Amino acid sequence: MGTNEWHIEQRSSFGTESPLSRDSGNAPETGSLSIVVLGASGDLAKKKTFPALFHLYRQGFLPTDEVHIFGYARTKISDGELRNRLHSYLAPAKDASAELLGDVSKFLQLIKYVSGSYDSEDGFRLLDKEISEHESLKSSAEGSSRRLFYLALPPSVYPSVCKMIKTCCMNKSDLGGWTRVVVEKPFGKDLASAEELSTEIGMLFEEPQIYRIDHYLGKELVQNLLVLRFANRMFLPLWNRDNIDNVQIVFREDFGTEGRGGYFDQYGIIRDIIQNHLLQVLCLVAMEKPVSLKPEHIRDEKVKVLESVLPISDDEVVLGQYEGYRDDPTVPDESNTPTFATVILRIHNERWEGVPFILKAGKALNSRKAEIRVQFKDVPGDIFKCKKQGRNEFVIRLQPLEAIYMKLTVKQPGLEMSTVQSELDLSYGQRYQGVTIPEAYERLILDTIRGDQQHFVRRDELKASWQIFTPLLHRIDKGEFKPIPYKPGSRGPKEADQLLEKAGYVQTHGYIWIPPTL
Ligand SMILES: NC(=O)C1=CN([C@@H]2O[C@H](COP(=O)(O)OP(=O)(O)OC[C@H]3O[C@@H](n4cnc5c(N)ncnc54)[C@H](OP(=O)(O)O)[C@@H]3O)[C@@H](O)[C@H]2O)C=CC1
Ligand SMILES: O=C1O[C@H](COP(=O)(O)O)[C@@H](O)[C@H](O)[C@H]1O
Repeated sequence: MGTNEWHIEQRSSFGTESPLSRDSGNAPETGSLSIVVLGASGDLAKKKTFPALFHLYRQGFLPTDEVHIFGYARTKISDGELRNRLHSYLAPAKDASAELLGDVSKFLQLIKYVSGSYDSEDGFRLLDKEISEHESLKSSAEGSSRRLFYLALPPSVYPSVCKMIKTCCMNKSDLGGWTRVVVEKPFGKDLASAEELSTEIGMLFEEPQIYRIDHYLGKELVQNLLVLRFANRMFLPLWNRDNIDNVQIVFREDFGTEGRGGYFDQYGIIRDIIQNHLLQVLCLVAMEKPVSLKPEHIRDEKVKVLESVLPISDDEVVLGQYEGYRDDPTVPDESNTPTFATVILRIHNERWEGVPFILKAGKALNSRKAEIRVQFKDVPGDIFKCKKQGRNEFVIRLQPLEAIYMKLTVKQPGLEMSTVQSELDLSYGQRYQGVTIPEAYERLILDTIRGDQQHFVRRDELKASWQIFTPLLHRIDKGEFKPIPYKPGSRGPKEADQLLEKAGYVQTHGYIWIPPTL
C-alpha cells in the first residue's frame, strides 16, 4: 500500500452495521420505513435533518422501495412548496452538478407534507393514514413497519406531540417493526423540568424507543475518543491524575446569536452548549473502560463520571455577555443571560482527583473551533531546562479541520543541543485525502434506524447532567451571578484566562500549531 493510500471500509448496504456498533446486537432489518420530520417548516429541519436524510439516501441507506419521508408542521404548504424550500439546502448553488440535481429531484419525490396542529388528533390521524397508505404501497408484510418520528420542534410541544403519536400513529407492534422518537435538545431547563419532561414522555414510550439526540456525539472525532483511549496501549498508563495536569474542552463561535436571540436568551450558553455537548465530551474523556461497546455498558460508565462530579464552586466560574447582545429586539434590555462561560468541573474519583476539567464556551469570539486539550504535567528533574517552552499537550480538534496532534519538545535541528516545541500531527484533511467525513446528524439518524442507542443520552445521564448545573443556573436566573461584558471578536472576558491560569493551565509561548495545507 502506498503512503497516500488508505483502506476505507465502505458502508455497503442499508441495515449493515459498522464494526463499532456490532456489539449492539441489532440484526439488519428490512420492510417499510417511514421517517416523519415534525417541525418540517423549521430551521433545524431544513438545515440539518433533511440534508442528513438526503446524504443517507445518496449513499444507499434509504432505498426507495422501503422508505418514505413525511414532513409535518402547522404551516399550510403543499408538498411542492416544502420541496422547493428544501432544494437549496440539498443542492447549494456552488456545487450543484447535474448528478447532484438529479439525485435531489429523486429524493424530493420521496417527501410528502402533512399539515396539522401539535395537540389535536385530526392532523395526526391524517398523518397515520398517509403512513399506512405508504406502508401498503411498499407491499411490506402487514405490520412489519418501522416508524421514526424526529421532533425538530421546540421542547414545549414534546409532551403533546408524543401523546398524539402514541394515540394515533404507532405501528402495529404486535405484528413486528417498531416506533421510535428522536428528541432534540434542550431537554428541559433544569433538573426539575427535565425530570418532568422525562416522566411525561416515559409514560408514553419505553426508554429503548426514545433517542435523545446530542449532535456532538455524532462528530467524527468525538466518536473516535473511545478508540483513541482504549485501543492504544500508550495512552492507558498516562490517562490519569499522575500524568495529566488539566483538561480543557472548548467551544468557540465567531458569530453571535443572530436570528436566534429569542430562543437563546431563555437558555444561555451553559444550557445551549456546556450542559449537553461539552459535558458529553467530558464523559468520553474521563470515563472508565466499558465492559463492551454495548450502548448500556458505555452509558453506565458515563453516568458514573457524571455522578462523581463535585458541586461547582463559585470561584471556578466566569460568565460573560458580548457587547451588543441586547441590541437584538428579541432580547430583553436587562438580560442577564451569559453568552460566554468558563466552568471548572472536578471529578471525585481515583483517576481524576485534583485534575480540573475546564469547560469553556462562547459566542461572538475571535475564532470558531471546538477542541479537547489534555495538558500533561511538567517533566520532573528536567535536565534540558525546557520547562518554559511548554508542556506536552494532546489536542483533539473536533472542528473545523479535524486533527489530533501531540505537542512535544524535540531537539532543535542543527549543531546545537537546544530544544524546541513541535508536534506529532494527524490532520485528517491530509491523512485521509478524498474521504468525506459524515455530518453528525447523518450518522445519528442512521443509528436511530438501526436501533443503536450508543450515541444517545439515556434518562439517568440527562438527570445527572442537570444535577451538576442546576444550582449554578438557578443563581444566574435569579440575577445573583452576573456576566462580565466582553467585546465581540475577542477571547472573552480576561477573567476567564486568569481562571485558566489559576487552574494550572500553562500556555505555550512562541509556538502555535498550524493546520497543514495540502
Ligand atoms: N436550529 C438549530 O440549529 C438547532 C436546533 N436545535 C433544537 O431543535 C429543535 C427545533 O429547532 P428549530 O428548527 O431551530 O426551531 P424553530 O423555531 O424553527 O421551530 C421548528 C418548527 O416548530 C414550529 N414551532 C415554532 N415555535 C412553536 C411554538 N411555540 N409552538 C408550536 N410550534 C412551534 C414551527 O412550525 P409550524 O409553525 O409550521 O408548526 C417551526 O417551523 C429545538 O428543540 C431546538 O432547540 C438543536 C440544535 C441546533
Ligand atoms: O446545539 C447547538 O450547536 C450549534 C453549534 O453546532 P456545531 O456543530 O456547528 O458546533 C450552536 O451554534 C447552537 O447555538 C447550539 O444550539
